Amino acid sequence: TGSTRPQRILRAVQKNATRGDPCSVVKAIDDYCRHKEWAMNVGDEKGCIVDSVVSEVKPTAVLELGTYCAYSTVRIASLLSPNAKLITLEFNSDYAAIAREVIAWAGLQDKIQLVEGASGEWIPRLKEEFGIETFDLIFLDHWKDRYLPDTKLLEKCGLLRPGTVLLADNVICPGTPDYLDYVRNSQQYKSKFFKSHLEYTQEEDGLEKSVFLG
Ligand SMILES: O=C(NC/C=C/[C@H]1O[C@@H](Sc2ccncc2)[C@H](O)[C@@H]1O)c1cc([N+](=O)[O-])cc(O)c1O
Ligand SMILES: [Mg+2]
Repeated sequence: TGSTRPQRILRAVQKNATRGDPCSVVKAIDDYCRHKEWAMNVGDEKGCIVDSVVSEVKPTAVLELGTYCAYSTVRIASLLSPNAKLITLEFNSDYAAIAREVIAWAGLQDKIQLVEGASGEWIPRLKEEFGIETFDLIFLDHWKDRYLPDTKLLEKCGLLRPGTVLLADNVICPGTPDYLDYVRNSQQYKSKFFKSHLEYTQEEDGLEKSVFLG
């Protein structure tokens, strides 16, 4: 029984990144996934767009849907202000275990709350369990057919406020057509597409930034 891809990514972080240095963790994952084996991290090109949105929004409450190996979790959390918090939901316990190790290596445990479970089950519990009022920024990068139902669930649970930014990965590849149609045609959102490429490839992809108008 060999290692899994997430285990190999964690090993690359432990080998090449400096403990407590989030940027070196991000770089170690990008180097490994570009040169050794592809993995579904948002990656460096789209990651720069994520960085610019985080810097513009200056969020104090962030929700990430889909942790995987915590690449975007660490990238986003490294840009947050001292009192800001990021909650990340992960369904797969093997991925969650690796993600916790990557987050620890980056020294960001105090900013990040990793919740093991499905978004559909946990979104209705976030206010009560974590004292969340509304989120300032939501990063969607989990199962592509969950983007739309989870967005509607976030609305229903009162977790969005006028100005909340939803940033969605992979709106071109693999694609999230129903979500894109919704945020681009709903009067409740102001949506903007950021053209980019699928991580570590030349394939077309992009991020959709949608501001909830209330
Ligand atoms: O499929 C993709 N992402 C799905 C990601 C899913 C992640 O989120 C949870 S699912 C979940 C469910 C419910 N709640 C929380 C997490 C999975 O356990 C995984 O950690 C993907 C695929 C490609 N690609 O090129 O094929 C590129 C990408 O950037 C991608 O993000
Ligand atoms: Mg993705």
